[in-house]
Amino acid sequence: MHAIEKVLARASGKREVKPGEIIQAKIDLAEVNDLYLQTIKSFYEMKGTKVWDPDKITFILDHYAPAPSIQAASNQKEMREFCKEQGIKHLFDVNEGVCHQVMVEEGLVWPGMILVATDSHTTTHGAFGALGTGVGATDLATIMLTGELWFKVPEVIKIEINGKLKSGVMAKDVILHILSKLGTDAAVYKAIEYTGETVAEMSIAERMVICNMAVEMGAKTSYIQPDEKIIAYVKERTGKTFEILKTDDDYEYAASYTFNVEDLKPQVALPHSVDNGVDIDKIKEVKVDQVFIGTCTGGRLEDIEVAARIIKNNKIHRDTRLLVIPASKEVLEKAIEKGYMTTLIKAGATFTSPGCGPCLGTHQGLLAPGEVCATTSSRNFPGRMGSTEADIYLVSPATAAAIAITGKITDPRGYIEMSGKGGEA
Ligand SMILES: CC(C)[C@H](C(=O)O)[C@@H](O)C(=O)O
Ligand code: SF4
Repeated sequence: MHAIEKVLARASGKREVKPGEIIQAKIDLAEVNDLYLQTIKSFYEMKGTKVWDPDKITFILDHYAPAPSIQAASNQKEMREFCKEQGIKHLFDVNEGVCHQVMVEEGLVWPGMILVATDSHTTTHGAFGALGTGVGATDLATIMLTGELWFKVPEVIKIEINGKLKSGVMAKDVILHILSKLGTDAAVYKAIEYTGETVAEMSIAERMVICNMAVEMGAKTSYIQPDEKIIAYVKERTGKTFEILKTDDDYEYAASYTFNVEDLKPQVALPHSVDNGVDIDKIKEVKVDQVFIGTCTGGRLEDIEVAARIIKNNKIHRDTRLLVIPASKEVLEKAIEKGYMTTLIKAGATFTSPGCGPCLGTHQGLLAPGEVCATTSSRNFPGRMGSTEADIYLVSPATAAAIAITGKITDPRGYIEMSGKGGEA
């Protein structure tokens, strides 16, 4: 069996499971974000009174934080009240940060667990050997009632990544490249396992980026075999005991792909699809109105560090705005301590509190019709960050920083000597 199958087998009380089989699994953590008040409504519609286990449910107010509308404020208010009423202690209120970062920092993610959330990018937690997946409100409400959810055991695709990344090339470039080759439907209802020497060298934050964007290929979940780096990080954050499960040697993958990223150039995903990635040097001059550095794929400490190192004593181009939103309060605190925020603010960056920010197009810096944005986020569909007539280019934090200086799509190589291997998550 694959390690993911072993996780599902254990959670459903079976010795063995096979791809395609429908099982009923016990859930270790159910997570609801502030877009999903419907979860509470569905819980009551299903005649729920008391949640199955208040310690295994978490609410996080991150997508509309702080509330940009009366509706959002009211939804958040109801969520706070529900948590109080149900004895749910894990309520992460506005300013704590983006769910996929906060859960990890709070020690709520560990190898071999099953985490289900009302957010598609929950695949992020494959970086820790956890089975993370996104669902809608009624499925989540079912977990709140019973502690269980049905799964179809997914087939697993192996993506092996080899080669040392060149200076100025980051995990975001790697995943945009893979997406440009495999497309957005390469892994529909399958799991993606990342392996190979590049992955082994990647920091925790970088692994989270490639696992996060597995869902952009349709993946149900993702997986990286936990190594010492992961085990040490998790042990520091959680008192949980966990067992590292391993894939059997004779496991047969549904498909295998190998990428050599030794000579990979910085990538840019052109509007309006995440699999529109091209080498940055193929792009003719594109002027950029807004640069956004933040989110669950570009707002971690090492991302902000890279941006600060590139921007240094430069000023943001006068025709460009730079928005910086750290992925969490912890990231923000560290970025302040290390002086990165001061560097960026002195250069002219606009900074708002941790959360999803303009990634979802709801607040904190939307785009006007005809505007162009370069962003470290993960989606560039029309209307994603404001007007449907705006153009969104997906880039790495290094590329975003270089663009902020010049006001146009710019290759970050030459602006910085970086190893491509970062530090903390
Ligand atoms: C909650 C939801 C609207 C959403 C998701 O499911 O991923 C959001 O986080 C996104 O990135 O599109
Ligand atoms: S930062 Fe963006 S991609 Fe990540 S959870 Fe928030 S809205 Fe989704």
